[in-house]
Amino acid sequence: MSKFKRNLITTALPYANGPVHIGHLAGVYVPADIYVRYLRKKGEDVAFIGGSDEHGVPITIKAQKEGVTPQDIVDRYHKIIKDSFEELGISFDIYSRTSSKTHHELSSAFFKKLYDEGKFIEKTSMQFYDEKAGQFLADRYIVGKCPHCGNERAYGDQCEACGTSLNATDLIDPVSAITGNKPELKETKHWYLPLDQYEGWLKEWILEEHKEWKPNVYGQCKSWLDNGLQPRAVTRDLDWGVPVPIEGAEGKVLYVWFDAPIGYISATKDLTPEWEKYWKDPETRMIHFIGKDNIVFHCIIFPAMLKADGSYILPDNVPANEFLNLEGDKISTSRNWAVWLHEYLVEFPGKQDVLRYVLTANAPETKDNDFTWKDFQTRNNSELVAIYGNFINRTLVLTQKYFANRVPERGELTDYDKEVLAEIPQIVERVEKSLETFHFRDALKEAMNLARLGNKYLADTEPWKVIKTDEGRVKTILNICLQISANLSTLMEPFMPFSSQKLREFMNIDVIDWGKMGDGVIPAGHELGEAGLLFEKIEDATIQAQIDKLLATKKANEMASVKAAPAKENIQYEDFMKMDIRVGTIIAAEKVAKTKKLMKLTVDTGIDERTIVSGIAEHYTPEEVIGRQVSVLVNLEPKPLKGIVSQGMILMAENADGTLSFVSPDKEVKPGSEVR
Ligand SMILES: Nc1ncnc2c1ncn2[C@@H]1O[C@H](COP(=O)(O)OP(=O)(O)OP(=O)(O)O)[C@@H](O)[C@H]1O
Ligand SMILES: [Zn+2]
Repeated sequence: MSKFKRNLITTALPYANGPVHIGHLAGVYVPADIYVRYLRKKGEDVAFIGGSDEHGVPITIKAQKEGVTPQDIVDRYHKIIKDSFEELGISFDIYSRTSSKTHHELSSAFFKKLYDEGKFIEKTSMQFYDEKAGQFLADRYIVGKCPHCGNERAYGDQCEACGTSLNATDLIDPVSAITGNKPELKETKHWYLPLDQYEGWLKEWILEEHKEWKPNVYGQCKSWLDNGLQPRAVTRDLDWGVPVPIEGAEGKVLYVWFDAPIGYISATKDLTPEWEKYWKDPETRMIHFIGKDNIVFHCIIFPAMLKADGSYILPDNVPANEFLNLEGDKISTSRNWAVWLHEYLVEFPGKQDVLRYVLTANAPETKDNDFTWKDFQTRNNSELVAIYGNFINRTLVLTQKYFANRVPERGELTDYDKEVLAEIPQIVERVEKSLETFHFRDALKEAMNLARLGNKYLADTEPWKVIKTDEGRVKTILNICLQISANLSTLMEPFMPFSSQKLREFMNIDVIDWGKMGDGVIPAGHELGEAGLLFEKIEDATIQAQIDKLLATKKANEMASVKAAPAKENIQYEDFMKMDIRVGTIIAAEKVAKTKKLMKLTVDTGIDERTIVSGIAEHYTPEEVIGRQVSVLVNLEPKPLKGIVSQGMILMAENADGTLSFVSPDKEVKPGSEVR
């Protein structure tokens, strides 16, 4: 870090077609915030940049579906995302948006400069056009079958099932996502960044000069570079985005992945008039925090754009994370399979740090990881509450009880005391080392070791017993515990800023400088504040409610994905008329003994009173059905079922989830009325 004067920390711009979920947080925003808070504590100059990515096809599609404008969509989600980040303590210096005036001007000028300098190639090609909609079908406007995995709903730019990036013309049987029509190919002109020309330079810069990048990032770059780079179109035929600022490009906008990373620059420009210092001075260290699907854009395409311009610095590191899954399934905005940050903040008020803790302790740093609510509960109850919270609580309560809430004077130190105190700077050092190499899980684990150390020290020294015989010794013990507690308030701050603030209030202390951590941070005689609980136990019922919510989503998704069974072959009217269907009234009902599904019904069919055995016992109780009018096939050949002869069949509608419901007349009719 030493050769740099300042830090420019960017986070992937969340796409403004939905709120932020725990995957985004674990992959990008929580680690970035930890890193930034740490740098600030070390006294570094930092600009922490965020903002919403507000262009691109998914936003226009969503707007069309809802019958609103794309601007309405991005306004809605920009606000939800910005507010929820703030409440979680993601401490951006600016949270901007790519629909801003600054961004339109800057990204437009960026393109124009490269265009004027001849850095693009111009190409006409055949692209899909929807005659009925009167527009070209860029990216997600076109869907079809993936040539790699057979997924029927692959998009024109990517198959989400197998992750392959595609060209629209690769799709099998493509259709327009707007009208469902079969599109035609039509000629259109676009500008391409000739990535192939940057290949040699990129190989040198990444594969030789940045061997220290995380293996997952380095590996993905290497595979892209080894496969050879192709010119990449940086414009699209769309009307939502930054217009292409040259003649003959009417109706075209910049490709969303061309303008989005420039959003980091325009956000910095909105933050400070000295933005060029952050972007153009080689003494700035730039770090991009992103998830794995953004690696190619931040390690290859954006650097090539910056290089083409020539006046910008390049990232020093891109510590991309792998993906977080939820209860065994890929998190998905469109399938609503997510824990949404804005909902969490309402459902778990005051528990921001619990989420920050769990997402860091379980971060997908080297491989995809799974978030489960059970793990969330366990980490809260047996780590935050039982270790950190418990240590703080015992220390503060005992000090209040024995020493009138004042830090007691220390006596002579035992070897054990000295060892424990000597551990503090060592733990701090290990935390620093992990943070500086983007190992946030290890850093948090190490920070928790300080709380573990305190807990163990208390358990070993047992001040609650010693107090009966040696008050002087207890003074020393609690003095040491209070030193550890005060250190924890600083060491934990990058990870869990809210509880650190709370702890400082409990102890009535100011922020302790990062560099001052160690023994002697809190003087004897200092009066503590009013103690409370740092963390609270989370009950089973709370967790079950969250699990139930996910189960409901799963069920809704299953229902939505079920297609109606295909139509049967045609029959003649006479075939239909052979069936004698009547309205009957159920007059008695009981479950058939030793079966789960069967119910024995007595039905008044208008013709007679008869017994019918029906497989409805899992869907209705006998009490519920008595008195109901139902449709009965009365001329079905009688058949014994579990020793009872069933004389006919009750018609049931079977829902996609397998539940059954009666087909009943919508007003009462006389039993025996014919159904046809
Ligand atoms: N499940 C996840 N785990 C880790 N990182 C993620 C996850 N989902 C998204 N990210 C990262 O969060 C950042 C912002 O994501 P973006 O808004 O582009 O959403 P996305 O990838 O389209 O997600 P979704 O499809 O769930 O909306 C990106 O860098 C992305 O890689
Ligand atoms: Zn596929």
